[in-house]
This record gives sequence, structure tokens and C-alpha cells, in this order.
Amino acid sequence: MTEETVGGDQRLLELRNRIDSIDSEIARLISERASCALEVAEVKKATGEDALYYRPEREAQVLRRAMERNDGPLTDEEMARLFREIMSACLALEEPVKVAYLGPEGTFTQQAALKHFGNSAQSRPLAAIDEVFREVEAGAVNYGVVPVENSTEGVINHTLDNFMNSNLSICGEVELRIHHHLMISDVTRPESITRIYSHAQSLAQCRKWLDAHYPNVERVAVSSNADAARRVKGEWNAAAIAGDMAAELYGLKVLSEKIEDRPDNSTRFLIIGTQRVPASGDDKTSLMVSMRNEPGALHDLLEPFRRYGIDLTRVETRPSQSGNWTYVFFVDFKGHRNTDDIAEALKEVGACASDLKVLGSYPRGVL
Ligand SMILES: O=C(O)C(=O)C[C@]1(C(=O)O)C=C[C@@H](O)C=C1
Repeated sequence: MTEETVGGDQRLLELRNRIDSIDSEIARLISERASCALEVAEVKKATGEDALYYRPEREAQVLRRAMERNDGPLTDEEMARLFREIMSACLALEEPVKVAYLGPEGTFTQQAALKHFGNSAQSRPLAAIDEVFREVEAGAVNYGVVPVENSTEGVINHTLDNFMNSNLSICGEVELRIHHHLMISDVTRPESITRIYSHAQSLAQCRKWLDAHYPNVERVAVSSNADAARRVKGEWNAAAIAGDMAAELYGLKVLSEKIEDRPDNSTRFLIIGTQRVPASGDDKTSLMVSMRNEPGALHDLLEPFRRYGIDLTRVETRPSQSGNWTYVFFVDFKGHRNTDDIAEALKEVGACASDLKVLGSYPRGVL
């Protein structure tokens, strides 16, 4: 053994001792924080039957603060992710939160639910977006997670349409970078692939890559990426396009990584529930508006937002379910409904709309 290695071993030992004592301190502080959360739960319980344990605005503030005070060497996102898990565990101590998401297991929506609520939430996959709405409405779960728009492929109509027949509110949003991989099972022969399964949205998000690499292979749209991965399990001539979670869950091998056409491909998900969320300091509001079917209606809807300097982030149009050629507008903007300017603008829009519903004001996605 050289003198250098002995010196190196000694240094390693010292550093590990230091890490051990830092870990003890972290553990003590986490326990102290958890005890505090238990006391918070007592305070909330005293407010009665409908005590709200999960507080989206407070969680957003805690995560933003974790990022703001971070000086490295961990990235702001890593630091916030650690606090996300600590808070998730603290909330589970207060009252375990039940979350339904568009399944099956292994979908990007599950990943979004985990990213938003952390690993200590009790999550349940459901087969369709309508079912997620129904289970939250029935009170079987506290919150639901559904996809609403993709940066490459646009809006998920099914989610917007569900709001037309629902009293649920939006309590949060979460954005996920979507990376698609081409994956196969251990019985697949890569040179014999004749069929590629995926969800229609994912096939569309990888269209150019597929045209270039598998121009003559049949593309089969199935109900989810996870379903695609499951089907490939026993097929020697098929591949699936799905994400990391599905590959891991079904034990598939990734043949080509990150095959999405746009490197910034991301999907936005909504957290739906029954609670009205107070302002967090950096919020968004979503509206659903029906206008009378007459000239200038869209102008009347948008004009107050311009006058009050409100930053619109999205306007979508959907056919209304009440009559042919009438439309419902879904409008998102920055700010909280409790702010004076926004409350005034909403009053004006409400005066010229045939129907206006604030779907919710909620913290802008942090992570
Ligand atoms: O501040 C609260 O209301 C808490 O319950 C504490 C806490 C936390 O761990 O920081 C936990 C759950 C809530 O969703 C928000 C924050």
C-alpha cells in the first residue's frame, strides 16, 4: 500500500464521519419538523369536520423558498425535490392524502402525481379521465391528476370537456418534461419489428423520428403508453413508445432514447379537487366562459384583460354541449382571483358572458 492510498483512506474516513454527524443533525431536524406538522394537524382538526390538511399555496411557498435560498452545489430543482418529499411525509403524518390519476401504472400522469404530491401520497390509477373526475366528485379520493395540454400536440379535449359537467375546481398544476423511448422486451428481435404501440399523442410527438427510422412499420394507437409497454412484453416483432416508468414497470429494454421530435416536449397536468386555494404570491387562474353567439363576442371577452394588463397564458375553444355551433372558451391567465384588478376584469367579463365559471386560482407549477 502506498503512502498516498493510506492518506486517501484516512481522508475518506474523516469525510464519512462528517457525513454521519451531518446526517444525525438532518434526522433530528426532520423529526422536529414532523412534530411541528403534527401540531399543525391539531390546529386544523379544531376547525371541524372539513379541516383541510393539504394546502397547495403553502406547499408552493415552501418549495419556492427552498429554491431561492439554495446556493448550491445541488441544483435548485434537486433541493426543492428533497423538500417535496419531506413535506409529503409530513402531510401523510397529518392525514394521508388520497389521489387518483389517469392510469394505468407507469403513465406520465402517475409521474406527474408523484412529482406534485411526493411519494407518501396514496395514489390510485383509474382507466379514464371521466373516472378521475367522478371519483373526486364522489369523495372517494381527495384530488385527481389529469393531463390538459402538451407543448407539441396541444390540448387534451377530454379534460376540458369534463369541466362542462362538473363542479370541481383546479387546485394546482404540474408540468413534466416528456421523454419518449423506443422499448422492446427480451423476446423481441430488433431487426424484425413490424409494429409499434403507443398512445396516439405519443405517436404524434415522435412522428418525424418514426418517419425517419421506421417508415414502413405499422403504428398502433392504444389507450396509454403503459398499455403499449404491457403488450410488448410477449411479442417478438413489436416495440412500444413509452417513458422511463413504463420501461421499469414492465422490465423492457430501451432501444432508442429520447425520440420525441421536440427536445422541449412537455405536458401540463391539472390537480382537481373541491377546495378554493388562497393566493400563494405567484398564481394562475382558469376560467370557462360561454359568450352569446354574436359579432364581437370574443373581443368583448378579451378586451377587459388587455385593459387591466392581465397576462393571458392560454385561450382554447371547445364546442359547447348545449347547441350546435356555440362555443365555450377556456381562458388561463397569471394572477389570483382575489386580486382587485382581476376581480374587476372578471366582473366585466361576467356582465357580457352568458355564463362564466372560475375553475380555480392556484399556484403556478414550481418544480
Ligand atoms: O403548513 C401547513 O399547513 C402544514 O400542514 C405543513 C405542511 C409542511 O409540511 O410544510 C404540510 C402539508 C401542507 O400541505 C402544507 C405544509
